Amino acid sequence: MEIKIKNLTKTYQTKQDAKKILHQVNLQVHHGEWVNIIGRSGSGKTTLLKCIAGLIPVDNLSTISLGPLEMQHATEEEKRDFRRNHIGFIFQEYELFPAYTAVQNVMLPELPYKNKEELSIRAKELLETLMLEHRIKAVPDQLSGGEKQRVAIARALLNNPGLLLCDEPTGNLDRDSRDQILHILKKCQAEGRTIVFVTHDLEILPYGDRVMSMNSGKLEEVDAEIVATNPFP
Ligand SMILES: Nc1ncnc2c1ncn2[C@@H]1O[C@H](COP(=O)(O)OP(=O)(O)OP(=O)(O)O)[C@@H](O)[C@H]1O
Repeated sequence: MEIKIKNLTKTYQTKQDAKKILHQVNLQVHHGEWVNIIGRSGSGKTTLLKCIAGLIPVDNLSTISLGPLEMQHATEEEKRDFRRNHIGFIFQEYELFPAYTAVQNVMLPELPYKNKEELSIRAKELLETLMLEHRIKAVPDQLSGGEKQRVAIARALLNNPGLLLCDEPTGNLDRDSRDQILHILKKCQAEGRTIVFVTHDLEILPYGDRVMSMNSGKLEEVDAEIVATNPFP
């Protein structure tokens, strides 16, 4: 899925004041590309992901398009449907429901919309491809961090999305689990999915095609090799 962002400005209104967090961000991500986004804590990376997903309103004159969807012309319902069908989210904290098993966690978001048996078959298939066939009945507390993140990836892939938005998905993992997750995401990219990946971990950068740096709400492309030696000048 291609992403085109032009002139994106985002201001958070609070009761006391208005905080401008993103400043005229421009970004084009090609279909099947993996773009990493780095930057200091609080610089606006998560806010950018939320804007891309249409989860929060953006300021006037900002435009974001995801494939055929022009966000500024879409209704909330159209954005919600588009998210459900075309975007997979993967977070640092996994965001699994503690009372449900792995397979139930994968199925849950789609239960209101689809046939339960078909969903269960698809969820089990995904868990198998992520080498979790022996853990489908485990609840999150019984899973390691890497296993939890693989369950979360299976959930993100349930609708076969063209775009994966990843917010520090390896931030809580040890090196081996991190590398396993990165290889899985690399495979997702090889299947034609577009990936936007927020990270503090510079060792991840070689997995992506390009690096963008967020600096106080301004986004610019940077050279991965230079970043490796001087991350946040
Ligand atoms: N709903 C909100 N209302 C007001 N301010 C907000 C809101 N959400 C985030 N902010 C502020 O926007 C700024 C950017 O936050 P954001 O979460 O996008 O940063 P980040 O680069 O992802 O940080 P981190 O790397 O720590 O996750 C921060 O100053 C934060 O306090």
